[in-house]
Amino acid sequence: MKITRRADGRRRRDVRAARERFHRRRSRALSVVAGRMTGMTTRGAVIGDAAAYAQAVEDAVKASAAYYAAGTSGLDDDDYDRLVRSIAAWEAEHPEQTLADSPTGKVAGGAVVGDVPHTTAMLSLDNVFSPEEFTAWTASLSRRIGREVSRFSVEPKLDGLAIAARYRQGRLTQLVTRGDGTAGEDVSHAIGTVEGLPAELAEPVTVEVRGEVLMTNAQFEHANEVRTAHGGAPFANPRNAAAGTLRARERAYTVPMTFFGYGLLPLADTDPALAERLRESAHSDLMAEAAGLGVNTTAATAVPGITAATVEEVLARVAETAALRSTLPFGIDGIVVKADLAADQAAAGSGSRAPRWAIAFKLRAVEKITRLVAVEWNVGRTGVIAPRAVLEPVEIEGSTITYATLHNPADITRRDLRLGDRVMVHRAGDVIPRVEAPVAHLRTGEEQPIVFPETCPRCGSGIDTSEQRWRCENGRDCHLVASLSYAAGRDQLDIEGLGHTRVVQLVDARLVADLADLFTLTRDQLLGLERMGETSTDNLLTALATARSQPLSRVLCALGVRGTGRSMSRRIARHFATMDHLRAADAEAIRQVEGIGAEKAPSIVAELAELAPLIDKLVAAGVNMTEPGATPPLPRTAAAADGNEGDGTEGRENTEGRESTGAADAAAVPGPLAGMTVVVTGAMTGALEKLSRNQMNELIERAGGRSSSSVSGKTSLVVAGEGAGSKRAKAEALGVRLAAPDEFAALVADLLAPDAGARPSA
Ligand SMILES: NC(=O)c1ccc[n+]([C@@H]2O[C@H](COP(=O)([O-])OP(=O)(O)OC[C@H]3O[C@@H](n4cnc5c(N)ncnc54)[C@H](O)[C@@H]3O)[C@@H](O)[C@H]2O)c1
Ligand SMILES: [Zn+2]
Repeated sequence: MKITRRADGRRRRDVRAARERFHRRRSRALSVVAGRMTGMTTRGAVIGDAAAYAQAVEDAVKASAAYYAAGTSGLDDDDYDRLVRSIAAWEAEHPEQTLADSPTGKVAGGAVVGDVPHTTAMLSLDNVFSPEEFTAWTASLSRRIGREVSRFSVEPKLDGLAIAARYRQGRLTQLVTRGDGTAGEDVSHAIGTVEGLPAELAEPVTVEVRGEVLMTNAQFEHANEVRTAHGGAPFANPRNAAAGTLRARERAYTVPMTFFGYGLLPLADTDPALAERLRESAHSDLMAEAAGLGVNTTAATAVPGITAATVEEVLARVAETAALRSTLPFGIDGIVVKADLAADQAAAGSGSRAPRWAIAFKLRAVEKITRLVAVEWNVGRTGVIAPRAVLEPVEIEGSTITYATLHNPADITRRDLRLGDRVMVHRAGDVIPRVEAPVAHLRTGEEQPIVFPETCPRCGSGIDTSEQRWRCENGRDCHLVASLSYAAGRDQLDIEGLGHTRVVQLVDARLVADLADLFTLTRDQLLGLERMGETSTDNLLTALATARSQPLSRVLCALGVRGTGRSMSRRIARHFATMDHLRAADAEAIRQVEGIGAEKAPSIVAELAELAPLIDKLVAAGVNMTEPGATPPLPRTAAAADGNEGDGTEGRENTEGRESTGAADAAAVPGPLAGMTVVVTGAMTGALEKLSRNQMNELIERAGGRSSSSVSGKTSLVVAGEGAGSKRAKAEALGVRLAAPDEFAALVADLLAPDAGARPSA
């Protein structure tokens, strides 16, 4: 019945599998903590029996203790709040079974103690989550005090931890945490590290200033930098960082924090007249007085405390504050609304956990704990190689988050992130979600290091790591290098001597800016390059000349039209026979090609339109744009009259069963393999020895057959070379005809003549 999700100890290479596991785990957890965020309302949850209740209490106390101590709970606030609501719901139904250590009704859930007594109880706040709940709260407050509340004060709810700062004769003498509300812990060692809490007030008064200690975003970044530089684990978020830092006694370093005051009250030895004035002052007046004494308050922020006369005004301010939240340099998790007048506060009184005259209007959580599943490295337009976290999906502020920014490799190192880590993810407003830090104590030992790329993931060149943001050494040309290298590859234009290094050289020398530029390279230009002698230059020029007459299918493939790989490029080329016919085709015409569905067709049309200038340039450079042996399709009406099932999709989408190819295709390639589906497996020998699998497939198609990679009942022939395994076995089992490489070579001998592939055979 544990709420804590445990790592299942497996490496998560497969994002989808991880997500599925997550959903299973998630639903298990929610069977106990069934509360759900709907709009801004956290509903209660259902605990089934006394054992589940006891477990829930134990989990909550444990989480609370971790949260307030080191600031490292395994639960995020949403999960914790749901848990406590489920506990409260059970207790309402079974008051006689309420356990003594239940967190309900207690400051800090009863998980914190202290030995420095507070003069006035230092309480928590009750919550509302919606305008309706807020309106209901004001109504009950009015009923309680017997009159309407004439003035509210409205302030941001700062997301740090409460502290009492005691000043005697104007000097800061003691800092005390909230503790259990009646007594706190002395943290005076932190005096001097908290900005906004002056060592001396403007007047020599004896007072207690209460407020929130937090880290601004900048302070948090700084603290984590310093901390990791000292070998410590980074804090998960600013709140944790403030909590951990405030309580740490002996550290080799100090990191600054910030204080915002929201209370001013007398101490036991305060001058009686001042004490009485403070007790009788409105909250808003006390805040002005605190600011006058030199204490930092929200007055100096973009969301200063204000007073409001009506519920509507309060709600307007709540909305305003919520809208500004993501732009603030510090975290807030809600808006605190207080009855401003001392008389109203006194009449309302306080409960054991919270005052009745104040309420926290909670905003939706912007931080959730989830799992880091993988890290992707994406090369941007400028060649910057940026890591991106792939997360188990998590809902924050109503959006499902699956990716988050990781900034740069140094940042990953600094945060000591590992694959499989539970991480705190932050997303406020429209800001790109970011991974804060791993929740280190939730580690199982199964986490894996994040592997940094050694070469550019797009083009394979070196990486410039001299700056925090890594960059492909090719910078903006990265994309060009990758696409040219691909185009020159064996299965595309097969340009011998134009390897990756050579491409980089050409791009660096600004000799080529696109694929077509390759074909206009001159001998002098090439000779001018380093390590390019006469022989290599001539060889490259020859290879380029040969490449010019590659079949259309390979040109198409070299262009890298999205959604069309090698075999699809061949099918398209075979179907349209010429680039002109292909370019004249609309989506409907392209759908006639086997394997191209309704989705792909328009995108191919669009891609071709985009590539038009490059294609024109290639044509101008003399690059072949026809497919040897293929004839263009008949006009569509004629094909239909032929009784061709041109509109049926079944045969087309299924690469195995081509019962109804276009009439043009069938007529175009009579060949020795006409109508046959051929699978090649094992190592080719003899005349076929030098052919790659792709070239074998091309050969099959030139011979009128269709190539396939898997054996089925529809396979007509399996060419089985040395080392053929399961495919041969399957062919034998299905009674499919088998041929050795030599037999097959004899079958297609006419097409094996040197250069047969590069020249139209008709
Ligand atoms: N993740 C966990 O495991 C875990 C465990 C325990 C508690 N929590 C979280 O802590 C919260 C409860 O903590 P809490 O008891 O400190 O209460 P709280 O943070 O919800 O509200 C009370 C506190 O608000 C702060 N505050 C900020 N601005 C204020 C202002 N203008 N006026 C008055 N007070 C202001 C004060 O510190 C005050 O003590 C819940 O949101 C809960 O989710 C989380
Ligand atoms: Zn690159």
